[in-house]
Amino acid sequence: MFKQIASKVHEVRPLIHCITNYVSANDCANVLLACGASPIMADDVHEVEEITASAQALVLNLGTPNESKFISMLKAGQKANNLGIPVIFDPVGIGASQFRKDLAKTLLKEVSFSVIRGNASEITTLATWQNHSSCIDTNALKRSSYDMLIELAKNLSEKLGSIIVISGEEDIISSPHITYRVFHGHPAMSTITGTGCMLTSLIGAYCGANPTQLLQATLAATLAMGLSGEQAYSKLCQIQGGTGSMHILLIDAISLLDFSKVEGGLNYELYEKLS
Ligand SMILES: Nc1ncnc2c1ncn2[C@@H]1O[C@H](COP(=O)(O)OP(=O)(O)OP(=O)(O)O)[C@@H](O)[C@H]1O
Ligand SMILES: Cc1ncsc1CCO
Ligand SMILES: [Mg+2]
Repeated sequence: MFKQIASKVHEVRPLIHCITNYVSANDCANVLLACGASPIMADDVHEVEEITASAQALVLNLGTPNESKFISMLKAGQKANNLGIPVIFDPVGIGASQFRKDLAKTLLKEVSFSVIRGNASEITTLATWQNHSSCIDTNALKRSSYDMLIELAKNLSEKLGSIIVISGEEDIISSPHITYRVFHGHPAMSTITGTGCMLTSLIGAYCGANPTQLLQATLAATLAMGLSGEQAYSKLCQIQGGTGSMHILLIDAISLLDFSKVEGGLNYELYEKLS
């Protein structure tokens, strides 16, 4: 199934419209090319609706926000919603400033997102804006922190009607009723900037090419990123490289990934609550 979802990206070559940050924009464009998609970065208000209308997915990334980029995000997001194009949101650093919080709150109100991907701190910040009692299960607080994050992702997904991805050492992918845990990736992935943004773009590509299977596409993209991180790190060790090489090897691995040739199999599971 994951092989099929990944192959579909190469077949469809979906155009992915990214309104994103200037730190990792180039990496995201290269990741999109590497997985078989076609990137277009565009954020001027005069063209975003037209570009979104011709795209198969829209990725909104809050990494380096400003007022005019925000207006563009709103317009593009609403256009995508009207046309039924999946919209993926990366709330980069929303805990860092009141400005980012205000932008994210407005986006969540005005745009409906197919997928929201962030690290644990970003998604926890989003969750605290929702109704506390229904978002954070007090029993979950007594269990491990990952169990707690899973409950939080599930509840947030139900509230917002979006698939929630929490990335990190373990990745959590949750719809309101189905939650997966992915155990791939490597700590070396966080020694380079923008791996989260790259994962969000990859999710955009997989969803754009597989719009009727958004949860499976999001799971496949998360697995693809984790596996690529592992493969990049194993090559990095062979060449005794540093973080610059890790950066390049990660993009190489995404372009070379073949789900049918994954040694050792896929390490993920459907989460089932024990209590
Ligand atoms: N300790 C780790 N072990 C395994 N994989 C990891 C680890 N840390 C990050 N990853 C992987 O790195 C990718 C990015 O996740 P991360 O949570 O670091 O994003 P982020 O914080 O948004 O990054 P950035 O802000 O740099 O874009 C994911 O594929 C995740 O699985
Ligand atoms: C370092 C950085 N600053 C704003 S966006 C970004 C890339 C990681 O999200
Ligand atoms: Mg991030």
